[in-house]
Amino acid sequence: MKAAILRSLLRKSSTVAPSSSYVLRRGFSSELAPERKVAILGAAGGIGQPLSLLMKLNPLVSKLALYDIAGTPGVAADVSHINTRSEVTGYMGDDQLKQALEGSDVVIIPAGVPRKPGMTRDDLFNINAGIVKSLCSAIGKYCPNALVTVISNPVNSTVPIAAEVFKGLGVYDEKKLLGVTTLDVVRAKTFYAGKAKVNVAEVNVPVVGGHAGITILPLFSQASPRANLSDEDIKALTKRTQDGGTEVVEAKAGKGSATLSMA
Ligand SMILES: NC(=O)c1ccc[n+]([C@@H]2O[C@H](COP(=O)([O-])OP(=O)(O)OC[C@H]3O[C@@H](n4cnc5c(N)ncnc54)[C@H](O)[C@@H]3O)[C@@H](O)[C@H]2O)c1
Ligand SMILES: O=C(O)C[C@H](O)C(=O)O
Repeated sequence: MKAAILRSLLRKSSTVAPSSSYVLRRGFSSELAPERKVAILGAAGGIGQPLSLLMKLNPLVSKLALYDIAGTPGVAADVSHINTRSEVTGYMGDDQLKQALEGSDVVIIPAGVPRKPGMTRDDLFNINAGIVKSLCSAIGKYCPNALVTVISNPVNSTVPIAAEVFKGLGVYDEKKLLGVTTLDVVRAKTFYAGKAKVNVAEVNVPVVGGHAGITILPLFSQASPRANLSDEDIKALTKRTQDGGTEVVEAKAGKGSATLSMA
């Protein structure tokens, strides 16, 4: 997940005055920093580890709960040595999930199985739907007001599953449940900048739709700065953005999917 997006989400859920937020953003002081607990479920995985690092570097986080079914003590020990203000705790296994979640303001879910070459994201459904369902049942019970972001694929299905779980528990808030698809925007910007030969730092490309194949819709006609690209160029850029995940899965040759561009 892009750190900037999470920073903005954390800021939105913050109760500090705008002037205090500004002070925080500039990192001049931590005295006015809000108390915010973030829980990462699947923290020891390929995405979970760099994500834990980013959250530890985020000055808006005061407590960081790292949960996984295996490997969290090591990740928590490692991340906890970073000299930022948040207090890091590792939790492992079902019986520690309640503690990991209680008091959380934001829950990020990268728990689940990644693709191997030749698979589609939908092929992950049988395993990951069950994981997301059980984690969301616990979220609905132990931190029903948290903002929940789902990374586990297929995002097009895991988000509706999460919504149904929360509806069943009577805690659904459409403004507090998000599927993480920032990677499509990141890819669209990078590929557009390369083709249009413009500074990537200045590029903006809106992407709408979902997070699988043709449901990913980069709107290159709305991209800025404007470039004189042919219809063929736009088609090729669209296809490369839609197939970006597969490009990484194939390049990693069985060792998982995107974990770094992701962060
Ligand atoms: N939305 C996106 O943009 C995006 C990008 C990349 C990957 N993904 C998806 O994210 C998921 C994770 O990818 P990864 O590369 O980190 O995989 P990974 O296998 O490296 O890590 C997954 C972690 O989840 C943990 N886990 C499994 N079941 C769990 C449970 N019930 N509770 C808590 N933790 C559990 C595993 O122990 C492991 O540490 C995959 O489904 C992948 O397809 C999504
Ligand atoms: O493609 C995948 O399986 C992982 C992720 O959704 C991605 O877009 O890289």
